[in-house]
Amino acid sequence: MNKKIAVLGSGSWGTALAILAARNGCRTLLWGHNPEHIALLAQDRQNQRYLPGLVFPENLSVTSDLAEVAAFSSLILVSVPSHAFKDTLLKFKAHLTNEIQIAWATKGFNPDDGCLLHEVVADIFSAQTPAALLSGPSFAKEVAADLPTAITIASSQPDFANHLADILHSERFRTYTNSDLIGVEVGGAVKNVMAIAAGIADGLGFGANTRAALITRGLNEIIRLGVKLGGKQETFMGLAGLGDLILTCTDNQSRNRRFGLALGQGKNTLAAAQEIGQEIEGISAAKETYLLAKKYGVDMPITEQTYKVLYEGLAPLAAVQNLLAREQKAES
Ligand SMILES: NC(=O)C1=CN([C@@H]2O[C@H](COP(=O)(O)OP(=O)(O)OC[C@H]3O[C@@H](n4cnc5c(N)ncnc54)[C@H](OP(=O)(O)O)[C@@H]3O)[C@@H](O)[C@H]2O)C=CC1
Ligand SMILES: O=C(CO)COP(=O)(O)O
Repeated sequence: MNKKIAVLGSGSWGTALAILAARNGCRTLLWGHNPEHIALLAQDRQNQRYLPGLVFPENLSVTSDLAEVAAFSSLILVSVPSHAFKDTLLKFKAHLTNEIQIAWATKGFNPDDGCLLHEVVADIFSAQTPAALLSGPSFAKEVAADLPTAITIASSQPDFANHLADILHSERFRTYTNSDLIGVEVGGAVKNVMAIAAGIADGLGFGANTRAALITRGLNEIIRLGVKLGGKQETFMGLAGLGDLILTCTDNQSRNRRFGLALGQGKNTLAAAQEIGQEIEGISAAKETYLLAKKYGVDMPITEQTYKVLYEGLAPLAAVQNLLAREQKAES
């Protein structure tokens, strides 16, 4: 395979995806914004901070220079956190001289305006730029450890989705294509809010019944918002919807779930976030989802109570009680 890909973002997910592409035989360049950290990666041939113990394949190199990225490949895969997504693309664009194909694995909304990330890409580049999103149940550590994983590649351009699948797909990393960008983006962003809520319930000592109820009612909320924004209902029953929701609401590898657990056990938001020490996308997604739900008149009670815990100082136990005190209604 004589293919090249540049991965932007040298945290746990970007590093795991770069290792995956390189293992599949693709020449891979991993970019990170911090030159000191990138110098350590180059020296150690592994990412001690985010994925310790996983030695980089020989065809994986690293850089902190976006000009080098632009010269290296016309295909980039962005996996910086959502708060850095727009800024990173704007900085990258300044170095571009040729056509570009953009994929991203970031899960979240653009923080300034709650836009979906494909809208950010279309604004910065053009609506014709090949664009695809990677999402689904995929903890970085497990992907890097080559444990079987299945994810969705969403794009309105089937040729580009297939090209990306060709680079990333392997027996241990199955890729499924999907044309519903909106549904896949909403599923990946809002499941993080539900994972915080599930963590809170478990941290408070509620049981498996509560967790299952939260996942099911949470899925309902995600579908209501996603369909309103233009996503397809069936997408939410797939890997990037239900699949990722189950993963992050039930397994303690999820940073969002662990953050919720710490809140439920009595830590404040700052202490809980410090304890995790990595990106917790659900914190900003709770705010953006809450505002979108208000804007579009979508009923999202779990999101609303999670937002109130994170931004209005509502006690976690009171949030659960508020959910339980809602009036009886038909299941929908
Ligand atoms: N980890 C996972 O299992 C998965 C993560 N994702 C998604 O991938 C995205 C990235 O998460 P993940 O890699 O896990 O996060 P991590 O916390 O592991 O790493 C975050 C990375 O982003 C870097 N960063 C922070 N601020 C900026 C900035 N302003 N510009 C550029 N880079 C910056 C950090 O650098 P520094 O070290 O200098 O702070 C670090 O390299 C998120 O949207 C997440 O939801 C999706 C699927 C799986
Ligand atoms: O999105 C993820 C796995 O699919 C990672 O979830 P966390 O960000 O909660 O760790």
